[in-house]
Amino acid sequence: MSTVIKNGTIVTADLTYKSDVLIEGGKIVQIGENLKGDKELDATGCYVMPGGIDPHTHLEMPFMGTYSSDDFESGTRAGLAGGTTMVVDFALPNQGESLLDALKRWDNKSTRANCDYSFHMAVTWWGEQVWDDMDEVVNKRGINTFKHFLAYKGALMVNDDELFHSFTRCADLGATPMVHAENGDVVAELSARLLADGNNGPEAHAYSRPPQVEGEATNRAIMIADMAGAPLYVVHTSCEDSHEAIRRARMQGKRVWGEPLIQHLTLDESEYFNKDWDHAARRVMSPPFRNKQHQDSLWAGLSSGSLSVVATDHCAFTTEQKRSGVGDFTKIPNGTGGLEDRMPMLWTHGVNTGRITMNEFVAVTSTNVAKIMNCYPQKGAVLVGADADLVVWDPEKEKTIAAEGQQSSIDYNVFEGKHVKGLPRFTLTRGQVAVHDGEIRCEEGHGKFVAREPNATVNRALTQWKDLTQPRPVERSGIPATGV
Ligand SMILES: NC(=O)NCCC(=O)O
Ligand SMILES: [Zn+2]
Repeated sequence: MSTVIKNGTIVTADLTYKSDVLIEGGKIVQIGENLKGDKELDATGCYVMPGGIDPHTHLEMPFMGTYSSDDFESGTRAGLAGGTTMVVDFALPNQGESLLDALKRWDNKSTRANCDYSFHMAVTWWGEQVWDDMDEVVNKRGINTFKHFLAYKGALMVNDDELFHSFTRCADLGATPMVHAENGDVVAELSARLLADGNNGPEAHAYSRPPQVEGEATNRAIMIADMAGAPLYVVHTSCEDSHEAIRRARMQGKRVWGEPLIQHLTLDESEYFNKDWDHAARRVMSPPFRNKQHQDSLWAGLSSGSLSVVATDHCAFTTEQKRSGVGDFTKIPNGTGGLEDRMPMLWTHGVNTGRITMNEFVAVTSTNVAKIMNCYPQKGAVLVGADADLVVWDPEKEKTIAAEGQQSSIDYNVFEGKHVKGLPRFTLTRGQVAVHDGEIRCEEGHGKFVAREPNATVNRALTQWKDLTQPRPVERSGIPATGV
């Protein structure tokens, strides 16, 4: 059974041209004119683009004794509804737990996925077991990225010597470390002071995590990665302070990528000053939303290339779960949703305003992610032989975002009331039509794990350079006698 997408304009990270796309066995088998297939999808007036890849989701994630409410079924369904055809989620070991045991739990959760997925592994503690497991995770389990938290003191946070050891291990294995960069010690200190002064509402969450805590931690992680000889992927870059550190590192030739979230690009800190406690608490995430100057910096980073991808960090807690922090903002579970809205919001606020081009849109939502994660061109491409993960994007289709009728299982949407123009007409996951003109036809369990090889070209180049420039003893002709 073949499918042909007809009369559309293909938009990739570097090309825009009119052509049909023929799909068979879940793959793109031909790109050309006047193609025929058993089934036809009409893309007149639409752009045919690689499906979105969200590099950062936390589906059913344990956090402060509760679990984020979207699981792999509702989360991936939400993604597909918005044009995202792959998610990269995080396996999160408990303190002292082996990485492989944690992975088993994520393997079990993900059997219900509607679209393809991959995993990053989180390093939440350090020891010989973690060091050993990392080899198997990389070389046998198809995971080449490891996330480290510099925030969440007393829970997920790792300290600098653990960071250096883990980054060094990543470098040796050809893997890429990732970092949640906020100074957890300072956040803990500021939080305690704010609470002591009677600041216990959600706005204090933002006060406790000023841009400086992010700038400092980003710069520290970049320097530690450089000393360890590893590239670095900085998750949820939210402010100029962190962006500036990334920009500077990239200009110095360091292999560093920054990932703003759609939430930080389009929502600002005023959300936390809303008089409605629920409204503010639903938007509590780390780092918090920032002011317009920081948002402008992030948009500039996307158009100039100093920031590389746009993610969601989708980690959605219900209003009921958020209410466990009434009277103490530090107990509000951190995280917001965004999977369903990332692509339409970025198109509306990026492409429709001229802040980024259509090709840059494809790069930051899909192709760059696939390249950094080392699954390109299986994913992130409109090329013969690539997986037919595609979105047929209708730039004229409009809607107003509302929790009512959304695919995500939570009871609100942080983008409620925002009008978007640019939505999927069709979303295909490995050739299967999961969204057909607004109708959701996805299939639970269709999603497959995408294994990602280590030693991507950047890792190899960096290793080669580090080998060449590593400290060596100076060869000397004569060594003075010690006098003994
Ligand atoms: N970002 C956030 O607030 N929640 C998800 C966990 C994390 O990435 O920090
Ligand atoms: Zn994080």
